[in-house]
Amino acid sequence: MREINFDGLVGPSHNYAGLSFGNIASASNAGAVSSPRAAALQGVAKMRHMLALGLPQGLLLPHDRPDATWLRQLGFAGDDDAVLAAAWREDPGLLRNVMAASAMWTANAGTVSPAPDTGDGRCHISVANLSTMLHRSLEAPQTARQLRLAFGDPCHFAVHDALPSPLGDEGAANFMRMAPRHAARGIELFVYGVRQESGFPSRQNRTASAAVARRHGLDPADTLFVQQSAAAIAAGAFHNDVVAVANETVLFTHEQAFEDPAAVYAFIRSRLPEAIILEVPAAQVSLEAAIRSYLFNSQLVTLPDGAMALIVPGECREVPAVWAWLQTMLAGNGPIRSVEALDLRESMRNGGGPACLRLRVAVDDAAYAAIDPRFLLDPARCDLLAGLIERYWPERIAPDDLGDPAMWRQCRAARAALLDGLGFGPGEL
Ligand SMILES: NCCC[C@H](NC(=O)CCC(=O)O)C(=O)O
Repeated sequence: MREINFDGLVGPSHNYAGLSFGNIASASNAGAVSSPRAAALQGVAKMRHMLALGLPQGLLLPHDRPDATWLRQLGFAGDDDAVLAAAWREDPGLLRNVMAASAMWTANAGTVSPAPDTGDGRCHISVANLSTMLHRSLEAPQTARQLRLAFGDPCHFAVHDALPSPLGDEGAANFMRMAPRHAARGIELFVYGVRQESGFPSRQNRTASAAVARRHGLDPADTLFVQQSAAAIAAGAFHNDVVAVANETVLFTHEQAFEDPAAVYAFIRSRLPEAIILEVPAAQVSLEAAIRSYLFNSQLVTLPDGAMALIVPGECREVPAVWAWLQTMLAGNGPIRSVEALDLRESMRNGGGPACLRLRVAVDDAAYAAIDPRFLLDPARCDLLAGLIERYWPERIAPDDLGDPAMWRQCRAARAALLDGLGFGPGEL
């Protein structure tokens, strides 16, 4: 078994529109000028880095932006440019929503239960409806098409449609799997939020989490539904993966991630006695520092030699308490033997760190061979990607550019060139 990280490529329309209430980075960078080309190249550099660490790497593709088709449901008529121009004139916020490149954060594409855990022994993927935020709610149909193309072999994969929209589901960002190793049967933790009277929205609905577990045929004895702490949501942890991450036997979490941590740890230890729970005390790293640095929105991976590495955003260097804690952790004799800091500043300024940018899919060799290879990367394909980005991605997008027909055309042309360059025929995605 190997765990593949499917990173979402930053799309040509990447911009800072301040669309995610409750996501502090999104709000604080609203209206800034974005650098789509640099952002996408930062993402390719991350994928190259993971390949260089000996880890398999996959890719999910930017969605069709601007999404004029979605606007037509709102009564806008005419050809794409007419629809978009009318929306920009009548309600520019709508255009900002249909220009969002938020599909890059593929931790929200869906929830993946690897084959050892599921009732029928196949890898089950439930597409997330992302219904809480309008701009994200656009994503499910195109995400479903991509996942059904990539994981189309019904002998190894089952891809489930998104749940009905009132049941908010944000996918793998609110999910953690622990097991002796990827290939062994594991336990699956689904983290949900309870609506807060005041303050930020809780984006994961418990009923949705339970529905995903039911559809995947998980054993209830190996499944736990965990309430995210109100304090974490209030501090701006709009997904669990901002305050916790798990890999095989290790849970790396902030002390205040869960409403009832003792119950979570007791469940984990009862089902996985060899579990190692690395809890970071608030006294050493406050929730605010954790969210400013995205310490826990890291990739916690098992390298080919069996040691674990923590892939953190460069921002962790800029928060002294966080960087100090990481040095202390490395000096100890824990399971995490190395920390790698990557520059993902463009994505981070919209609240997406290393973990947001990837969907984890653990597969055995037969299932791996069944994946559509166009969604898998090697260094040569990274070179191809980088060449297309440098040639077609906009250098910068300022707020007013979102209403510019030339920008709409450039975004469409860039995505068309990408799909063609990667071997996708017209209409496949
Ligand atoms: N897993 C990380 C997701 C970050 C994402 N940010 C955004 O959509 C910001 C988009 C903007 O504000 O332009 C979100 O909040 O869902």
